Amino acid sequence: MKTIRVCAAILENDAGDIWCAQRGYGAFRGLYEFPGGKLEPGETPEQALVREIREELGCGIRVERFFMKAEYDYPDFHLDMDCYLCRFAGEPHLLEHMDGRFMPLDRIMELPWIPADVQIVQKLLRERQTSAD
Ligand SMILES: Nc1nc2c([nH]c(=O)n2[C@H]2C[C@H](O)[C@@H](COP(=O)(O)OP(=O)(O)OP(=O)(O)O)O2)c(=O)[nH]1
Repeated sequence: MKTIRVCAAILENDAGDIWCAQRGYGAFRGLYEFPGGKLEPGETPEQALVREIREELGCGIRVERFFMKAEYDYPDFHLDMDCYLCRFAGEPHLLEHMDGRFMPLDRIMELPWIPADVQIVQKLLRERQTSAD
């Protein structure tokens, strides 16, 4: 099965809320995701992220740190997605998504996420719980 390399930005604000983006097209239309996309040849995940967020949200980002690799077997491909904690540098605009907003972390599980992203939301929740203990 072919592997698709993707990068994704977990965008946090000062309150610790998380940017949730609803896909506007394709097989996962209507489901929530972390903004990002496929790596182009020769790109690092960080470079791809900056390019993708500029295309999708029309603004810059600061990539703060690597968070996790999410892997998932879809029927037609294997997903290999590097996820980074990031901050917006500028105002996001919904150029491709149907919806996009900051939500408190403890409420984002209520949204319908792309299947591969559930593990990311769960790890965010676990880490936030650990740092609160
Ligand atoms: N961007 C993004 N893609 C995700 C996430 N979770 C997940 O399974 N995917 C999958 C959906 C897509 O099959 C693939 C990324 O494709 P994409 O459509 O966002 O990438 P792209 O903009 O480079 O692609 P394209 O539409 O130009 O072909 O990864 C996620 O949180 N963010």
